[in-house]
Amino acid sequence: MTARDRLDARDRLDARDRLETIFADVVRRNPGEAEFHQAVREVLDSVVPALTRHPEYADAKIIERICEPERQIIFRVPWEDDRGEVHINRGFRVEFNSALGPYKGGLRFHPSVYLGIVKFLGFEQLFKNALTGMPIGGGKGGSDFDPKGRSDREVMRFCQSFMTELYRHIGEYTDVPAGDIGVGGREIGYLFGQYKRVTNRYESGVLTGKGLTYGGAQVRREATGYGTVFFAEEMLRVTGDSFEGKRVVVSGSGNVAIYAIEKVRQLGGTVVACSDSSGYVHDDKGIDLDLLKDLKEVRRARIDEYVTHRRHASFVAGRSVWEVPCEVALPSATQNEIGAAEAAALIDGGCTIVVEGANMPTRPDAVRAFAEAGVRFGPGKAANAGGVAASALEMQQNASRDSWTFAHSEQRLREIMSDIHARCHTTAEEYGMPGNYVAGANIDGFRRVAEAMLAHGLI
Ligand SMILES: NC(=O)C1=CN([C@@H]2O[C@H](COP(=O)(O)OP(=O)(O)OC[C@H]3O[C@@H](n4cnc5c(N)ncnc54)[C@H](OP(=O)(O)O)[C@@H]3O)[C@@H](O)[C@H]2O)C=CC1
Ligand SMILES: O=C(O)CCC(=O)C(=O)O
Repeated sequence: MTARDRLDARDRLDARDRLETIFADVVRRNPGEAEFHQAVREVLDSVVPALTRHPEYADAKIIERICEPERQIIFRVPWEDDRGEVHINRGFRVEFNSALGPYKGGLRFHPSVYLGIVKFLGFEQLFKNALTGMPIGGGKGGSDFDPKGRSDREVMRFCQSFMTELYRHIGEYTDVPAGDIGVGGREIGYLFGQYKRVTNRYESGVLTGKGLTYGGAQVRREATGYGTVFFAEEMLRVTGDSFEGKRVVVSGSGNVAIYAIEKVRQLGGTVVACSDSSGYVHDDKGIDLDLLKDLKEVRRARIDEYVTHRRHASFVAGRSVWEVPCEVALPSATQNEIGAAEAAALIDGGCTIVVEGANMPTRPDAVRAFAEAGVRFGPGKAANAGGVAASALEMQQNASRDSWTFAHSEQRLREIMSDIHARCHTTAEEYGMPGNYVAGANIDGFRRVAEAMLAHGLI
């Protein structure tokens, strides 16, 4: 060990001690927010080498500032159902960090939503957005409203009430929400309509994921799923491999899952299973995408209906889709869906690569199990960045009153995903951890935010 190595090792120990103190403080200041703690822990564990090389980050307390959202907004959302009964939900917007641009990130409508989920998503979003190389900061929002089983008019009334409060906090140059779980094109339409009404402004760039008839962009709907598969394709390419002939399992059957399945099929793979929160369908001939789109995008049906149209397929209630053997796994439903047991099932089933379409779907123990088993792992904040990148392209088109073709937009998305992959790959090598995409993504995203924060002074 050289003197320089010894110095580095000591600096790393110092940095680790400092990070333990910072993490303990995050837990104390954000009690009970387990998902947020988990997301912070992962980033802190990764950035030790960057802190060692950049003592100026510690002097400016960059980590401490990054872990504290710039603004947290919580509000009441009263609305009336079709029978005239009044309901009260809670709305959130966490404006995490605007060092790189206006806050940018989706809205989630799901009964599990509380401040800790919104904070974890906002924190992830910050580094993800940095990785795109585009001028967007990090934010996230949502509500504990459950759109499942609600009529269109109920969803409309909820969205109108939600926006009647949210509108005063957002704007093209301030904070630009989009969709996430439970918020798709229908909800964005209602939210945009209400924003226009209460502000008396046609501000196209205030929301992304809009319909193509009123300022939406080609490929935004497909972007997260397609982007995840492009990222996986790049990972496969590094080892001279491709999707051709691969058996693939995708969890979920929402926006991200559907378009991941579409792109896998276009690249020669076969998706043999997908799921929703009731269970999974296994179709050895390959998931019938037209049927899935009709069930989920048009009729908002449950996944078990799939097997009434495809008799050879099976529906398995209440079990994990990860028990279906595959070579490639694309978790695209929700956070923490792969724990140690699911990871063991994937490894036993011959899986060699896991790429996250969802945000933080893999628990830390599962990430460790994959590393030990030699399963390659693409973290969501890099792999699913295609959605927010396409949102930034939508903002760009809105600002220039332009509208690009599908082919051009998809080509831009492919280039962006390829750049993100290269950045993660190169950064991991630069820091002596080749193949570690978690480290590569966290360090590169962190450095970009840290440099901008240093440049802005103490704010
Ligand atoms: N939409 C986007 O552009 C982006 C989304 N993401 C992430 O991708 C993931 C999926 O989002 P998206 O496809 O947009 O959402 P959707 O609402 O369109 O679909 C979500 C899917 O996941 C399933 N799901 C949700 N929660 C659970 C749960 N607790 N247990 C089991 N299944 C569940 C849903 O099943 P059910 O209908 O039964 O609830 C549904 O099939 C999320 O982690 C999101 O944060 C990341 C980047 C961008
Ligand atoms: O398109 C966006 O602004 C945000 C997408 C999103 O919520 C995410 O990347 O998790």
